[in-house]
Amino acid sequence: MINDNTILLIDDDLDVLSAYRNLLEDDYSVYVESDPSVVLDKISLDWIGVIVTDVSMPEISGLELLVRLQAFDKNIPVILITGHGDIPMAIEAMKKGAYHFLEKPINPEQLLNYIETALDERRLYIQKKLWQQKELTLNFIGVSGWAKQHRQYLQKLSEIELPVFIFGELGTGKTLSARYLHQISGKKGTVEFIELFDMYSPENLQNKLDESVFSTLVIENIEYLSLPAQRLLLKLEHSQEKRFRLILSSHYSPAQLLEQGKLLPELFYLFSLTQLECLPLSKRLNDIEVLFRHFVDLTCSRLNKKKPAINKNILQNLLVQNWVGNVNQLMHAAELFAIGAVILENKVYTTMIEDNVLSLDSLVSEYEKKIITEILDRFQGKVQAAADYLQIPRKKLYLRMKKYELNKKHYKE
Ligand SMILES: Nc1ncnc2c1ncn2[C@@H]1O[C@H](COP(=O)(O)OP(=O)(O)OP(=O)(O)O)[C@@H](O)[C@H]1O
Repeated sequence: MINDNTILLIDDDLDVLSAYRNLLEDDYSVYVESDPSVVLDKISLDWIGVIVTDVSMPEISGLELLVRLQAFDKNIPVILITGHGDIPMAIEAMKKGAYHFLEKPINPEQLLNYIETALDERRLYIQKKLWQQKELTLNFIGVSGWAKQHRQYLQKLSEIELPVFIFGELGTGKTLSARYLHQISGKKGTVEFIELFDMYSPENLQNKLDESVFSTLVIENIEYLSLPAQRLLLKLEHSQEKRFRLILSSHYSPAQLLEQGKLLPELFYLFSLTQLECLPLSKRLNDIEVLFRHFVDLTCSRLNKKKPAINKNILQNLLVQNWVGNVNQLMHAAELFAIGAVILENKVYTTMIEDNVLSLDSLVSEYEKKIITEILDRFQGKVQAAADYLQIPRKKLYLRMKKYELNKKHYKE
């Protein structure tokens, strides 16, 4: 692999290579290569450098090399040296993503200028990329294949302005994803969240847009955005004056919402290539342990407490739980564990809360009851709406309400 801050020169003519080297080596570290076929083996995705290549080479032309480099990393700066007067070739090179081209005989000063700006831009790009990776790995915890891929998607999407649709079950990280997509994009301005629980009219939306200034707008539970309000959103999205990036989120996928008539077909197509699914913990068991440890650590450092040991039995117990509230629920279990309320004893978590001995199952049930109570309260006792929100059949919700002795009448206004 070639070191960072290096200019990689490619030409099949050794005399030309040596002339370029003489020109550049006072200011830069220079690496010369006469065989274009080995170039990809010499650089990594985080390489900070510039490639200067001749176009006319016998085996692989500079243009072909450019195409291969672009497929590897679209951002690598490639400066092409074309024959004198070969304007069509130069135009084609720029279309294919060349950083710049120079005609022979080259103007040394111009080459040095191009190299300097290309190297600066590449350095900034890699620095930003590494910062994004660090931010995401530290804050969007997960070791599963999904988590890794999700972080990569977020990073890629942060480079462009396209609207994004994030969907997934309760507590799977939709809000966190939207927040980080905004944060790592490095955009000036704030992120505005609109969480919907009831039908939202175009007037409500217009008022909200008029009163706030933001660079990212996140609308959560898009199914409550009325179709006329969705039309307004679409109009804004296509308008020249659009000033924010739009992120929509829902417990339902865009395809489900389209089928239920809750999403305009035009919006569905708008998001067809930028949909991110947040998987429930049951589909990424690998993430449970790291998330649990993370939340225990956070709670202990917040409370300045000694970290309790997390042994194998505890971890096994975590894996067999039904995490209805996903990461949110896991976070609560970790917090309880961190404050010592939950102690493991032969595969059973016990707690001294109010002098009762509670198993982990009881804690999970408590949490489930808490979620259902909150949602019933939010929807004023409307069981169908609450069941839709929780994505469970109405009958199942009734059974749970019976189990926890919850009466819908108590939640009506
Ligand atoms: N991968 C993760 N790493 C660290 N924290 C996470 C992760 N996923 C979720 N969380 C945390 O779990 C909690 C729930 O996540 P979040 O609010 O993003 O979920 P959601 O899908 O938007 O939930 P809801 O459907 O209820 O709106 C938040 O406190 C969030 O910071």
